[in-house]
Amino acid sequence: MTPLIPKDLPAPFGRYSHGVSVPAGCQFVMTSGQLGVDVNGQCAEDALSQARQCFANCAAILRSAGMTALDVVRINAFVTDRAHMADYMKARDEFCAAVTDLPTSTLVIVSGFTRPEFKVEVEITAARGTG
Ligand SMILES: C=C(N)C(=O)O
Repeated sequence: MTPLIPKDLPAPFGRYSHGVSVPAGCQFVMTSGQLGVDVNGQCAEDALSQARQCFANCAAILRSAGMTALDVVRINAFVTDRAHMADYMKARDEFCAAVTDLPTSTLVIVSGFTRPEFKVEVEITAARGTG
């Protein structure tokens, strides 16, 4: 994966790339939107804990395909309030801490999710060479 950060665009607002180029022949993994719910069905109240759980769930899905955060090419995230953005970004930066070729990232404020207590949802696309 090659990050695309053209010099004639403003710098990204955070630790992400404006675009990425994925070579032909890669295996792709797409997650569904992950909520802040753990394996026991527990959901923390605060947005930071929920965001961390969303990324932990995505990481578990990637692991099941032999992938890690290093293989992530795209992150789409949704929060229910502008006030949750900083917490979400902190969790994203933790998830991507070891990543140097940063994925693309989209962050959107939405009116809600499947249960009223949910504040964050994250979906990931990952790709890695099959050779
Ligand atoms: C501004 C963004 N695209 C982000 O944080 O994902």
